[in-house]
Amino acid sequence: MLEKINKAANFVKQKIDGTPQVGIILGSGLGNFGNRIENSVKIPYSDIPGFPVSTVEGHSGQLIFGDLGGKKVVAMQGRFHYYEGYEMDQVTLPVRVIKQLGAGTLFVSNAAGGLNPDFNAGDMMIIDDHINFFPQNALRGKNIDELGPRFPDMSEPYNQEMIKKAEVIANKEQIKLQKGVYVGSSGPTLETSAEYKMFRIMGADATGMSTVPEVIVAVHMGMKVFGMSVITNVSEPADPEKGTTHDEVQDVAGTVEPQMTKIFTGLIEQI
Ligand SMILES: O=P(O)(O)O[C@H]1O[C@H](CO)[C@@H](O)[C@H]1O
Ligand SMILES: Nc1nc2[nH]cnc2c(=O)[nH]1
Repeated sequence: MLEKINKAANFVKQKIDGTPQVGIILGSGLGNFGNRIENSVKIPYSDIPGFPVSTVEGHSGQLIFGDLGGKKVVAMQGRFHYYEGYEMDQVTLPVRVIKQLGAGTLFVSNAAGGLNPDFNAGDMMIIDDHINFFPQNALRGKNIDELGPRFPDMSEPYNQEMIKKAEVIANKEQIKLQKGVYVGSSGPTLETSAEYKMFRIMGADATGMSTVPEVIVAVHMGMKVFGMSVITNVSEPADPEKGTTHDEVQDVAGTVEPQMTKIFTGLIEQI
C-alpha cells in the first residue's frame, strides 16, 4: 500500500509546482468548484498510477492543483464510492496520496438526503459528526503503522475550530447553514421510507453514500477535516410520489455550489 501511495504521489509531484496545504473532495454536482482554482494543473485520474477511474455521472475524474484563497490546494473533481465496486483502499487511496503530497487539511463535500425535518432541499449542512454505516471499515486489514495507529480516536473527526470559523463566515455572508450528523451507507439504492426513519432515529441529520471512509482515513493520518453536505432532497418530501433522481441531486447541488465555495474559500484564507 505504501508503495502504491508513493508511486501515485511521486507521479503527481512531477506535474505540479509547490506543495498543497489543503485537499478538497468535490461531491456530486459540486465539480464546478474545481474551475475556481487559479493557475490550475489538471491531472486525469487515468494518468495516475494505481488510481481508479470515476464511473458516476457528475464526477469527472481529475485532480486539480492550483491556487485558492491565497493557498496551494489540490481538489478531486470526482470521488470514488464503495457502491461502484471499489474496495475501501481504492475508495480512500486519493486521500492518502493527498496527505503524501503534503496537505495537512482535508475539505470534504457531498450531496446528501435530509433526514432532519427542519431541513429543506438546497440547504447546506456543516458535518459535525458522522455515523459509519458502511458494511466495512475503511481501515479493516493490517494497520499501516507508518500512516497512523491501529485504533485511531474518532471522538472529534471534524475540526471544531474550523466549524466555528465557517459559522462566522456564513453569518457575514448571510448564508444559511445547518449543522448535523451525516450517516454514510453503501448505496447505490436510495433509502426506503423505513430506512430514512431508522437513520433519523439513530441520530443522523443527513445521509449519503460517501465521505465517511475518506474521513476515517484522513483522521487516521492526523489530518484536520472540515466537511459540508448539500441537502439535495429530503426524506419526507411534500410530494412523496416523486422520488429522487441523480439528475435532481446534481442540479440542486450545482445551485448551492457558489455558497459552498464562499465558505471553503473563506476558511482556506484563514489556514
Ligand atoms: O456523496 P456524493 O459523491 O456527493 O454523491 C451522492 O450523490 C449520489 C446519489 O445521487 C451518491 O453517490 C451520493 O453519495
Ligand atoms: N443515501 C443517500 N444518498 C444521497 N445522495 C443524495 N441524496 C441522497 C439520499 O437521499 N440518500
